[in-house]
Amino acid sequence: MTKPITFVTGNSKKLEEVVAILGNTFPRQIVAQKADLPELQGEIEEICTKKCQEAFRQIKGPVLVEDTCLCFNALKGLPGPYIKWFLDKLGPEGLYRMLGNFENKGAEAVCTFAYHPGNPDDQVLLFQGKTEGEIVQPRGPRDFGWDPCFQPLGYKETFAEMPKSEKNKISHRYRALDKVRDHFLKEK
Ligand SMILES: O=c1[nH]c(=O)c2ncn([C@@H]3O[C@H](COP(=O)(O)OP(=O)(O)OP(=O)(O)O)[C@@H](O)[C@H]3O)c2[nH]1
Ligand SMILES: [Mg+2]
Repeated sequence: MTKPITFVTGNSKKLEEVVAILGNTFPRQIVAQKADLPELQGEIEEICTKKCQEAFRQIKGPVLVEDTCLCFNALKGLPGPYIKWFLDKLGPEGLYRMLGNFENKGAEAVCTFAYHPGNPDDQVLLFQGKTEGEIVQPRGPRDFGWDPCFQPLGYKETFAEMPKSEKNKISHRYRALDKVRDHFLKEK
């Protein structure tokens, strides 16, 4: 029988969205495991691959991990994978203020899933989704990260102001999961 896939994350909001987005459209069983995996510095693909290999070392079976970046155009992609630490220290207001001296408030939310099929010789597969937007003065509920200061292109609401169902139709995470889903549907 096909083994379930363990989604390893320390972030319950991510897990909530993954469950909401995949609904019952996913051909494999996914179980969640809470763990704060180490993230080495580097480019996003490298960070995700290492994070996934570490998850495989711990779980010893098929694993899925995810890493989310928020990239400011004016800062040539930074904070990128380091957004968690910028957000922790500065909050959404501080992220907005960081761009105070720049006219270009453009940003990209990038979500990368990494999957290890669970055998020692297997390679890690990556699936990436991006949503373009703008960094704005924070508006909306504060229950998830930088959502209050990210306004997707073509919308008048920030991610935080939108109903969850709306965010989950256009988000970086939705677009990445669409590719993950496609991969597993083809595998069936
Ligand atoms: O407003 C948001 N909307 C989102 O859609 C979203 N996705 C992630 N994040 C935040 O961005 C950082 C990524 O860091 P990150 O990928 O390492 O996540 P994490 O450490 O929380 O969990 P994990 O690495 O255990 O899976 C963390 O601060 C997350 O809270 C988001 N904030
Ligand atoms: Mg993390």
